[in-house]
Amino acid sequence: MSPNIESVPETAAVPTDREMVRIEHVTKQFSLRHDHSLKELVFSALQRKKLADSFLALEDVDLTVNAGETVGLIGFNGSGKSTLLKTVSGVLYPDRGRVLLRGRVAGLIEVGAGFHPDLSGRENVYLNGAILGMTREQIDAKFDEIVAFSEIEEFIDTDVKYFSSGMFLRLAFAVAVHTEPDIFLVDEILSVGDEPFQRKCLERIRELQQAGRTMIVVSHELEMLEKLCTRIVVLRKGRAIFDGDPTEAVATLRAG
Ligand SMILES: Nc1ncnc2c1ncn2[C@@H]1O[C@H](COP(=O)(O)OP(=O)(O)OP(=O)(O)O)[C@@H](O)[C@H]1O
Repeated sequence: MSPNIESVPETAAVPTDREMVRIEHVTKQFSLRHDHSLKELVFSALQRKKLADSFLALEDVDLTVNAGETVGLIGFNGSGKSTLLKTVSGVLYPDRGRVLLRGRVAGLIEVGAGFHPDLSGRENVYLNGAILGMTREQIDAKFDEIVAFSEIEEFIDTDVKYFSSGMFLRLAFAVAVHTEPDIFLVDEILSVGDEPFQRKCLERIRELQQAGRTMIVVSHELEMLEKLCTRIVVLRKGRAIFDGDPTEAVATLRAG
């Protein structure tokens, strides 16, 4: 069950007319590497059909996110949500089109990305903070706050390879929210943490929202997103098929 949250505030702290993210005609294709069975090869040869060796994960996606907006990305499994978020974060480059950003992007794209298993929680806070653009002094100043937010004080000097997935998420989320990015990207924060931590993450997201931060959030928790977001984009098979009112977006997805 998803924790209850209030609906998005009527007025955001920052006017929403300044573009922070512009995704222009983004297309992303992946190569498929598979070992075809002899049967598949024989059939494809007999039918003179070539077996697919690439997959279009995103197709001509156009999307703008303004300052102070919280934009949700929803869609069924494999519709391209994480791929789109990764093109915004710079983890993936589009094959066609481009992504323009104003300011620094950070967030939780893949839990644990940028964490090293053989380093302790403490060392990983410094490593991850540096990857997200913080100086050592900035991390020093925020360190206690980050650890307190994560609530894993006892384990902070343990190697993260011994962390449970929830502990990993806690520390990763704590570092990410304390880097104060201009554009905050969040992919499925609610899938790993327990309910009290989910509630805490949502509270933090609402604080960032009220401070006028810009966010893109991916989740399958449709009711939570409907309340949290100012706008929702629906992806279907790599295409943006709806962009607008959250309630209508959820209805569009549910209608199939
Ligand atoms: N590195 C990769 N190599 C090959 N295919 C990939 C790669 N990353 C993603 N894909 C494929 O691209 C498609 C879109 O994946 P993506 O993770 O963006 O979907 P999603 O909407 O986030 O799905 P989910 O709801 O399951 O998390 C999927 O079919 C996936 O298998």
